[in-house]
Amino acid sequence: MIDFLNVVWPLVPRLGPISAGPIVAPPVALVVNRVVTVLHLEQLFGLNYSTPKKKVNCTVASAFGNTAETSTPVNQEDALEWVNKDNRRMLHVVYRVGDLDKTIKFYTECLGMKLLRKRDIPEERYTNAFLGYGPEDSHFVVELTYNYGVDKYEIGTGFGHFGIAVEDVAKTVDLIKAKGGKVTREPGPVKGGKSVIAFIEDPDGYKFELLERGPTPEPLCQVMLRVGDLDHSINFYERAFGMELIRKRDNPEYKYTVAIMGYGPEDKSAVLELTYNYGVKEYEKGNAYAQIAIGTDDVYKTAEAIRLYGGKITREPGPLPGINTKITACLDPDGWKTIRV
Ligand SMILES: C[C@@H](O)C(=O)SC[C@H](NC(=O)CC[C@H](N)C(=O)O)C(=O)NCC(=O)O
Repeated sequence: MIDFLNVVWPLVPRLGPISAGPIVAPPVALVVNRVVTVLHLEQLFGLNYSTPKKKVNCTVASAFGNTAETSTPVNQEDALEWVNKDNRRMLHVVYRVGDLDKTIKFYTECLGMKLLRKRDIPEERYTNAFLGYGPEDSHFVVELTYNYGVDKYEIGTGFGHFGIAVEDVAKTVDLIKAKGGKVTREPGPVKGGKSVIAFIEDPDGYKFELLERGPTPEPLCQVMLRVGDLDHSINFYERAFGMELIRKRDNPEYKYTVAIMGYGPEDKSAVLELTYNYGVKEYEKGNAYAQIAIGTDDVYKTAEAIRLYGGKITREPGPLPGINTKITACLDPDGWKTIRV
């Protein structure tokens, strides 16, 4: 079974690591967390890679609820080697919605997704719905969280959009309009480029970019997040997460640079699109978007690698009560959260 890491975010200490239950820490907590994380990263990235081997004690789960202490040699070289051979994949992206049925209707009717499963956790007062274009064991999917009684969230300025690859953007937009969907950017070539795109908004205001591409096994193809220091983020996702920098594109005319990062080619697997807008160092995170979950073979080694490369672990690795999986959670340099499962 694959374990996972939610690249989650910091501010929501009460959140369950996979789902995104009740919210919200005050904005000041976010700022403090982010500053601490960035400082920590800078110190660690400054380390010489030939630092002497260090023994790190890891708690390894032999079975759920049954843990054993082992000692694993870990230094940055070992960690990088481990990260690069780990079996990683973007599993799902988690965010909160105010009306689950309305969102499910929109995603199935307008975006052509399938409802894969629903799970209600009444003792925690939330329900999850998983939707996507194929089964969860082979596709990147969305995990919606509905918190009982909460019908509105702030998306903030840091979250960008989800990308959906379609063969004909104009036709898709017509269909979405016919179903009453909101189109915020009409189909046409991207500013400063040739790819045909359009933007639509779901019932909670999450933006979806439609990207015109040939047939693909993974139509849910991007999560775009804005970052304050692109090279720093690229380093982090390469080293701590074992992602590859697939491409980097500067668009000086429109004053932004994007880095596409992931575990496989962007026409076949979902990627993280990191956007740096010239001169913008910080964004509001709101309380709507939660985290990306990434699959790993070993949450304990993964957590150590993240620590070695300056990531902040917000949930120590271990079994998740009630759900047959182990997780760890961490923050990236901008305070975006990830979970390893
Ligand atoms: C094809 C692929 O590279 C894109 O679609 S990029 C889309 C483009 N992104 C940005 O402009 C990012 C910077 C922006 N300031 C932000 O923070 O979102 C985009 O959204 N273009 C809009 C358009 O109308 O072409």
